[in-house]
Amino acid sequence: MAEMNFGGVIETVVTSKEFSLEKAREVLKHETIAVIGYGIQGPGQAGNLRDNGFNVIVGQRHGTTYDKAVADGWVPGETLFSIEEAAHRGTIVCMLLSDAGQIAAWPTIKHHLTAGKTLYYSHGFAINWSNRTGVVPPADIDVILVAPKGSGTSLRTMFLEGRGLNCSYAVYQDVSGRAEEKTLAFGIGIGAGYLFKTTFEREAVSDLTGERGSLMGAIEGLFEAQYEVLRANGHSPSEAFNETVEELTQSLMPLVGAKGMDWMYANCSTTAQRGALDWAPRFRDAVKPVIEQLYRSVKDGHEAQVSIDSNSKPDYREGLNKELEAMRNKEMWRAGATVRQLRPEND
Ligand SMILES: NC(=O)c1ccc[n+]([C@@H]2O[C@H](COP(=O)([O-])OP(=O)(O)OC[C@H]3O[C@@H](n4cnc5c(N)ncnc54)[C@H](O)[C@@H]3O)[C@@H](O)[C@H]2O)c1
Ligand SMILES: CC(C)(O)[C@@H](O)C(=O)O
Ligand SMILES: [Mg+2]
Ligand SMILES: [Mg+2]
Repeated sequence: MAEMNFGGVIETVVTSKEFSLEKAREVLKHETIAVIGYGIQGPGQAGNLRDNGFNVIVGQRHGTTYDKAVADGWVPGETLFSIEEAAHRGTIVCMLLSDAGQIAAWPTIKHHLTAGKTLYYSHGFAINWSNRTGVVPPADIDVILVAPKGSGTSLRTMFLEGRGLNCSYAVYQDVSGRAEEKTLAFGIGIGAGYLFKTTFEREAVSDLTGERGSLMGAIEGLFEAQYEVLRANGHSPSEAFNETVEELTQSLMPLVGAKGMDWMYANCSTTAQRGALDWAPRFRDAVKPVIEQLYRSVKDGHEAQVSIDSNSKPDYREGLNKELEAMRNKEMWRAGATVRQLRPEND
């Protein structure tokens, strides 16, 4: 574990320097890791663990994602099973079904969580909102969490590029006395860049806030607002898209990612710097009440309930796909598709 200074606050983090892959393999050498669910996180985590030399099996219901698992080299009857069979065979049972799917599958899974096994999550959702999910783990198993801070797709691609995605980790129940060691070994195994400590509650609340806020919901809302104002004032779609999205993703955000916001500002004109420095606090003050409202809605369980209700419907996938299609068909994102085509590297 390394003590690091995060903007003046000392936190403990773990990297492969403190916890090597060899040590992780040693810690988990007698375990059968059953990855239940092969949607977004499932392929990322199962693939990275397999490539890192762990003993992994996958449990997935039949359908397109089962077929994807076969295409990815998981062998039916050897390393690919039904959800129930994988939960039975696994000693570490990884709940990587959708959060609503975990509720539906819980009655099946819980019978296979016999004494000494480990229940693993990548989200605090099921446990933190157990009054809504009905998930209460048996008292004689370890319950642990490693939550990648990004898409499972990025977890896999970054691993293949020799990079690592940051993850938080937490222990909810430590029966074996080895729960933390197993958690860290798992995190290194799935290719974490570094691991920072949290609790199931803090992970659940921060994660739902982040994705509804600046990571996804707020950013789309901001893009739409600016694009609409530019278009309403006679700017062309290409101009509005470039000034709203393309320049941000292609030119400016990579600078923020590399060396921080002041570095990006410093690489723009003094005109841009002056205006952005003046307007940033106005945006902060306008948006903060919405973020506070969002945080309350997450913390009191309302957001979790909305997700459970909507994603438990039998046709939830069709509904979500329709909403994504509507987003794709907005003028702004259709303009974006043309802009992407015009990137010389896409020739
Ligand atoms: N998507 C991400 O990149 C990401 C990132 C960090 C954490 N997480 C967490 O990881 C977990 C898995 O998320 P995901 O996005 O990979 O899941 P997902 O939405 O892609 O679903 C995974 C699989 O669950 C199956 N499923 C859904 N409902 C089911 C049901 N009722 N019965 C049986 N199977 C069912 C689907 O077939 C799908 O293949 C969640 O706890 C999520 O919050 C996800
Ligand atoms: C990738 C995200 C947004 O960080 C994750 O939290 C999710 O739910 O998919
Ligand atoms: Mg999330
Ligand atoms: Mg997240």
